[in-house]
Amino acid sequence: MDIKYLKGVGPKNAEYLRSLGIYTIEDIFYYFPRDYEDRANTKKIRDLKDGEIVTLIAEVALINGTRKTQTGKNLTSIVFKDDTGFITGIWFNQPYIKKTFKVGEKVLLYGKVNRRFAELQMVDPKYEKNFDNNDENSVGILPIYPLNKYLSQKTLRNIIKNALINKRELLKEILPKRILDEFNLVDIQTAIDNIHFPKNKDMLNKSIYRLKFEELFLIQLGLQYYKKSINSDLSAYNIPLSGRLKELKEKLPFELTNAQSRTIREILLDMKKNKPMNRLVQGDVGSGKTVIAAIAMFNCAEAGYQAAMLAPTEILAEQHFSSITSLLKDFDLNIALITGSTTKKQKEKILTDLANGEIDIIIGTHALLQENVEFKNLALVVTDEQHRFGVRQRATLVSKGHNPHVLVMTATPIPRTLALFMYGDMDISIINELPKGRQKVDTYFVRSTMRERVYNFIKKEVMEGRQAYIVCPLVEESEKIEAISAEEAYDFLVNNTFNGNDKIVAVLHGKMSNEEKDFIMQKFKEGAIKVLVSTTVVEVGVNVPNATVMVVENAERFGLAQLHQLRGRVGRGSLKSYCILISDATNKEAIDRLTIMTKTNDGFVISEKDMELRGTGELFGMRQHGLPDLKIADIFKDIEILKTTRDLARRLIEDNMLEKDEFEPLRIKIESMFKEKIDITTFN
Ligand SMILES: Nc1ncnc2c1ncn2[C@@H]1O[C@H](COP(=O)(O)OP(=O)(O)OP(=O)(O)O)[C@@H](O)[C@H]1O
Repeated sequence: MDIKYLKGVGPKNAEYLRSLGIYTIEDIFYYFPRDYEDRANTKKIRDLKDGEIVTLIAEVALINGTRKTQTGKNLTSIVFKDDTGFITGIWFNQPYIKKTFKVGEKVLLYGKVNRRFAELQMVDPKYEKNFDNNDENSVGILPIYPLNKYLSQKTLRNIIKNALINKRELLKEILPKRILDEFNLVDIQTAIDNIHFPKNKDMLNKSIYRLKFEELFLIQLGLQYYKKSINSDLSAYNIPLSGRLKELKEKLPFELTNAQSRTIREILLDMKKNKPMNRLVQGDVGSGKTVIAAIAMFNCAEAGYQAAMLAPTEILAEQHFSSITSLLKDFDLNIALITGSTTKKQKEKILTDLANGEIDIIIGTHALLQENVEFKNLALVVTDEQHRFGVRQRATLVSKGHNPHVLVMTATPIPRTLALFMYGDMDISIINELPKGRQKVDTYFVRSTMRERVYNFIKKEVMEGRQAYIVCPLVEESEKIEAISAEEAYDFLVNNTFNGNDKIVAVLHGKMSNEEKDFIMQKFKEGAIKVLVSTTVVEVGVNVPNATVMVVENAERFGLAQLHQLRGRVGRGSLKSYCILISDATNKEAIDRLTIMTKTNDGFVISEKDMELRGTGELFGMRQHGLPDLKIADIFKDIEILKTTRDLARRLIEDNMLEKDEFEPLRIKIESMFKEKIDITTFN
């Protein structure tokens, strides 16, 4: 029901409420306080103790003027009294305060008490004027709402109170009684009453618990409900273990790590079932995910089915194609590559061969998603670096097969809590082990005055046969003074560091044609180019184990996850490697971020920190995944509730409980929450 139908909300307030994202009366119930002030125990001035936080009801006794302190601040003081004593309110640099009070008026003060010599003071107390002893809003545990400048706390409190009294019937319980009982949850009306105007701390806590529970539960239930409606009677390709897996393992150029073997085992077992696999493989940078994709695709092809792998960039598609071809070279499989650069003629042949089943494995970019790409029997879809793909794109590829198995690989480590949350019942494998012989990448954070020394260090490594990356942010013309562009870095290297030798240094940037980029990348891989100066084109997945130095210019412009990805381009073999972050940043957040990089090489730790700094929503685009924002729960702090609700959701879905009458309100709620079903379905 539109907020304007609430008694006492005129057109102006309705507009202000809309500016806070409150459109309906239901919204207002769910507009939760960001904090509370405990004013439950008002005290007399005589009983105040130094350091305690209290609520007082007092009268304005004396309005002193404003004076300058020794440190140059404006200090305004006002004396308040009750029938037991006096206390002075002090405000810094708010001279207008003295005009807000009138001698003799009653106010409510809330703040921390200081005893200075014989005088009691409160610095910058919160206050409420026109105070009436009977005003329930003002005594007790008071809600503090997130507000903008249009509405006062008091007005909003009154509006909410009003809604709770006059429109309570709009608050309907959606959780069935048996769930309330089983988990000891308070009913919805009690919860909403107490989240806004808590009777006491205990009721507040119970209400918070109930609302967090509801929030996380609805999301988990929604995810699983839709997954089931898609997956329930899907029969998938039942792919047996190939008799040649052992031979393949023996022919690999390295021994698999335990984590790789475990992940492969999990994948092969999934593909043997007649339910489509739905697995996320998370491996830190350089942990060796490509070989896992290769083995899964091999097993699929050996059974006579087709497998496809989707890569986010052309450079990566080519790299995967060449690594996978080389890993599987002793087996008679037809492996193809399709990208934007594939010629028309080649493409025609590929399309025909795919459609009639000649091609066993195809690796490609977005070109794979085009409508005219058809498969004979696509049974496995692998996508690399999922965050680069819109969920819809992945769905497009999946739809080219008949319930194919899906394997999603990501190098962006997602903390387990978030994975639990975002992927509902997706199975997760974690490669938490790097191949043997890898050394920690030494990471330094330096100022730009060190640039020349850093470049000389690159020269030293190049002399020893190694290679280096220098990554520069993309800079606009107008930002030139602050940031060094790739071209400038290139000029400096060629002219100063390498005394005019322009053969071994190259620039790579997004504006170049694909051929140019490929040509340079190829030369770098072969080792002819020693130093690659680039914009972030190298960010994801590039594998050149001979590279030992990664320099990031204006490093403050990159997010933590991105810096970790960039650093992951070195230290990919057994050679000692270095990452040098150059930045003149002065703001604390940027310095914190760069310092974290110097302290840890662990992608999981880094992504947790990243989330602390930036918040989960922004990092993983919750909305992009079709997930609603969280209003009250916190996926880190509320991990226990998350697990409980996830298990409950699973159980209810498995037992088809949502079909029952008592669950109908819940089902309707979920259906309205997850209107865009496609975003959920693509996780299958
Ligand atoms: N078990 C292993 N032992 C030794 N080397 C390995 C092993 N597995 C993979 N490698 C090598 O490690 C390097 C990194 O592997 P790969 O390119 O698959 O990493 P990745 O997980 O895709 O990393 P990123 O996400 O950073 O691209 C490659 O050169 C690969 O040949």
